[in-house]
Amino acid sequence: MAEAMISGMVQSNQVTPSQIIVSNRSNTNRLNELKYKYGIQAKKREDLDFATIDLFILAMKPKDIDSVLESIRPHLYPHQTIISVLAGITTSHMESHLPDKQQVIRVMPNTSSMIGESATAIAPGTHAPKDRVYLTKALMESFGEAYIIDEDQMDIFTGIAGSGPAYFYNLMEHIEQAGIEAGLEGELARSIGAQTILGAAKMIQERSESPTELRENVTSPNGTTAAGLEELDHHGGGEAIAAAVKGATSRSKEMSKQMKPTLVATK
Ligand SMILES: NC(=O)C1=CN([C@@H]2O[C@H](COP(=O)(O)OP(=O)(O)OC[C@H]3O[C@@H](n4cnc5c(N)ncnc54)[C@H](OP(=O)(O)O)[C@@H]3O)[C@@H](O)[C@H]2O)C=CC1
Ligand SMILES: O=C(O)[C@@H]1CCC=N1
Repeated sequence: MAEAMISGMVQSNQVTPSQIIVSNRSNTNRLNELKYKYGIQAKKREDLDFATIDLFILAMKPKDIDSVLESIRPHLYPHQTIISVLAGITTSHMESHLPDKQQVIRVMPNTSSMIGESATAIAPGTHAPKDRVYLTKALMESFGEAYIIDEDQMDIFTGIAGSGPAYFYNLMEHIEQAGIEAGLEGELARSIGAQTILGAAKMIQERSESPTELRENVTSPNGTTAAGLEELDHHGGGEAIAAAVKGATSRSKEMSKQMKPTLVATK
C-alpha cells in the first residue's frame, strides 16, 4: 500500500520525490528498489532524523502498530502528525500509545492510488488541527479522490472502498473466464471487460442518472440484458456483493475491538 501511495504522489507532481523518505523494518533491498524507482529517499529506521519529518505515514500490518508507536514515541515532537493507513486501528488506540495531544489522523486509501485513482477516507483524531487535516486531504488528493468522514464511518468505508478493488478484480476474473470459455482470446476478453467496467463507472460519475436509471436504460424489454440480469438475480449476484461489503466492514470492526486502547503514561 505504501508503494501505491508513493507512486500516486510522485506521478501527481504535487509532491517532490525528495520530500518523501521511505523506511521499513528490515528489507533493505525493497528500500533501494523504491528509492531508484521513484527518486525518493530511503533510510534505515536507525538513520531517520525525526526532527526533519513533518508527517509520518504508517503503513505496516495492523498487528505491528503497538510496537511501532512505542518505538517512535520517545522521538516525536508535538507539531508532528501521525497518519495511519492501517485497517481497523482507531485514532484513540493510537493516541493511547503516543505522547499527550499528539496529532493523529486515520486514512483509508486503496491500491488504485498507484495510478491516481484512489477513493481515500480521512478521519481526524482528537488533537489533529484543521490545517493538518486539510494538508492531509491535499496529500491524499494527489492520488485520487479524498473524503473527510467521521471515524465511526471508517469500517463501512473500508468495506466499500479499501477492500472494494478486490471485488471488481474478482468480477473481472469471472468475466474474463466466461469470455475465454465462449472462445475469446484471454487478452481480448480482459480488455473488453475492463473497458466495460470503466465506462459504467464513468457514466455514474459524469451523468446525473442514478445507477438504477442507468441499469434500466441498458435493459431492453425481453432483450439480452434482461436475460443476463435474471441470471444474476437467480444466482444471488446483488446479495453476494452486499454480503461482501458487510463481511469486510464487520472484519474492520472486529479488528478495532481486538486492539482496545491501552492507557499508558504520557511524557
Ligand atoms: N493492501 C491494501 O489494499 C490496503 C492496505 N491497507 C493497510 O495498509 C497496511 C499495509 O498493508 P500492505 O501494504 O498490504 O502490507 P505489506 O506487508 O505489503 O507491507 C507492510 C510494510 O510494513 C513494513 N513494516 C513492518 N513492520 C515495520 C516496522 N516496525 N517499522 C517500519 N516498517 C515496518 C514492512 O517492512 P519489512 O518488509 O521490512 O518488514 C513492509 O514494508 C495494512 O495495515 C493494511 O490494513 C489500507 C488500505 C488498503
Ligand atoms: O485486506 C485488508 O485488510 C486491507 C485493508 C483494506 C484493503 N486491504
